[in-house]
Amino acid sequence: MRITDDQIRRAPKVLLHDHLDGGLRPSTIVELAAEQGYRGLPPGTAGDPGALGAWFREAADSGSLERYLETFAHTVAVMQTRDGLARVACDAAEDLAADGVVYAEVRYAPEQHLEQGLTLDEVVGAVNEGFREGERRARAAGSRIRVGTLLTAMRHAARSLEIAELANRHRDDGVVGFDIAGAEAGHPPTRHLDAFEYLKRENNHFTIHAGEAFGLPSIWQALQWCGADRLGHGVRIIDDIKVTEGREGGAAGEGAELGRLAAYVRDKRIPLEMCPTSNLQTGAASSYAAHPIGLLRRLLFRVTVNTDNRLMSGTSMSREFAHLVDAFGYGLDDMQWFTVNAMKSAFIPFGERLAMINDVIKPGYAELKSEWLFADTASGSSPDGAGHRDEQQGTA
Ligand SMILES: O=c1[nH]cnc2c1ncn2[C@@H]1O[C@H](CO)[C@@H](O)[C@H]1O
Ligand SMILES: [Zn+2]
Repeated sequence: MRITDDQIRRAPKVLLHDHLDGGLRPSTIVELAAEQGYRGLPPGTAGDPGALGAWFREAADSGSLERYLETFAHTVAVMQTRDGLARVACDAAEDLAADGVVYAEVRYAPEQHLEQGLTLDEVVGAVNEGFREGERRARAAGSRIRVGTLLTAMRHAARSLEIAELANRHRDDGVVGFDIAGAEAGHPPTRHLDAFEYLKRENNHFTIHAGEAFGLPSIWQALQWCGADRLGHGVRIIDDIKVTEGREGGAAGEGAELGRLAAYVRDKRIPLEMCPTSNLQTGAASSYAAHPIGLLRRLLFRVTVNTDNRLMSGTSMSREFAHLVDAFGYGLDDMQWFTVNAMKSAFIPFGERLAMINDVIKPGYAELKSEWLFADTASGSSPDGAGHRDEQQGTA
């Protein structure tokens, strides 16, 4: 039996790849645009959150990363003030918590929020304040979430060292790492080596968007030249994997031949931040069923499930999991495996990651997995729960 959408939502989830400026509520954009006098929203959407949400999903559904990124002009436009930034961050924490996310790393590019005179440090302060408020509101509403941020530098720009220094300055104040994003083709990560080398000298953490719109060379550079701790997307790693038999898999991944780079990624347990719906929209994958995450999970790469941009993709962590459940028949054990992978790969201290895994994630899944024991026997449904138990088998 398929796990239910309600179980998926209640299951504890961990999110490592989510853009703050890609996750606004359409209603918040409409309100902030009216408050701030922003007149640039697409025709017919300024007073209509439903139409605006649909516009983002359609405009982002272009098959090209460059076109997809153009839609961010409208979200970034209303994130130029302290209040705007704090409001968006607060909403994000509440929305993620309501969706069952217990830990999230949300990223944004401070350099894109300076148009109305805020300094880089003020931008970080406003976002942090919003997240703390959102965490409080979530707690008041009965759910628990912790949010850390990643500061992104735009790969076509030249401020990466400055943003890396900003991330380092705020590392004890909610910023847990650094990222590079933006159009991939023509903007290799090696242009930002000084930023990465600085962060390594500071013993700090970073991830790099790589292997999304551009192939293996981008992944190779991100890992071997830049030293990334994780890969944003990394889907093109499948270009270095050859399926040799009908059925690949097994603990060591028999039935597939890994090239040197793919073997390195798996051997070193490099976390892959996969974002299935986003990849369908930008053309990095053709369908959920054909998404490389299925193969990579079977080959036991350190794969994680993420949203990327909840607004542009009209998605949530629960929706991403629901698509994967439908495409690959995943159950709660698979969800737990992805979630533990993500928590192991987070940028917060080891002790906190471990406590999250042992005291929040595992008990949460244990609770869900035991529900069949208490199923309503009076309704005539079988109390032995055989169908459910079958699903629970396999490794976590
Ligand atoms: O999937 C993606 N690939 C590359 N860049 C992205 C993606 N999603 C968002 N951004 C870029 O990251 C900036 C900071 O959050 C966004 O403004 C957008 O330009
Ligand atoms: Zn991204």
